[in-house]
Amino acid sequence: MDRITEQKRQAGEYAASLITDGMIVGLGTGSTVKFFIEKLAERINREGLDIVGVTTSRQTSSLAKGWGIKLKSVDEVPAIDLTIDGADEVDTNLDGIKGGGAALLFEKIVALNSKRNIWIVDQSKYHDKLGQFPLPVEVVPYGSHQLLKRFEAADMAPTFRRLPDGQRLTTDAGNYIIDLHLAVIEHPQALAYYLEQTIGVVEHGLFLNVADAVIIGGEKLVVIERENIENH
Ligand SMILES: O=C(CO)[C@H](O)[C@H](O)COP(=O)(O)O
Repeated sequence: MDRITEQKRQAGEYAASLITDGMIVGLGTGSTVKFFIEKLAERINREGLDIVGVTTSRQTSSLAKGWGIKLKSVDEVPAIDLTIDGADEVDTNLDGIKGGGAALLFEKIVALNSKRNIWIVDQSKYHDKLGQFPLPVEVVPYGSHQLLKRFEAADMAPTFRRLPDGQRLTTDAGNYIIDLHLAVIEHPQALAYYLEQTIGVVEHGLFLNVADAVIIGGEKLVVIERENIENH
């Protein structure tokens, strides 16, 4: 296992130790979450925990079902106690970019219906400012080429997310993803507002003020709580 994968494993497995009997748990998407789900399934079987999972993608649904985890949709539960999800980039304010796995829309819906959100990441994703990771924007297919041109005119270096065969990727909700190659995002709130006002944009991958804590894998596991960071 390479260093990054090992850090993902550490963060994911530690997150599984935070789940307690009776919880309704949001299950994020991605390779780090896979470690979390595997460890959680192990605990459910060994300790007989009564856990209901709420998934954020078809990929996670099939993974969790494969491990025998009980699932409900976000509309079938009163609220989600805790969501564990990955992230593509996290800054020192615990704001983040998500959507590298194209699940940003359902991830945001699950996150906003969760009492608490914890992200699990490897060290390479923790930066002073966001933007190194291209910002995913989920868009309605109709008019998406016009939207791409609009982002081009705004110097956002947009590209359609494509599958290896060159076809445009379609999300679980049937939309396209446009990735914005911004290099650095100086004003995340303003950018989020601009995207939210843009017709045709369904959702964007800026998750601001969402994570309550971030677990960073590494030789020494680091847990950063939002309530402990300055200017919170
Ligand atoms: O936002 C996501 C999916 O839409 C993932 O959480 C993010 O891409 C991190 O993935 P990984 O754990 O595989 O690095």
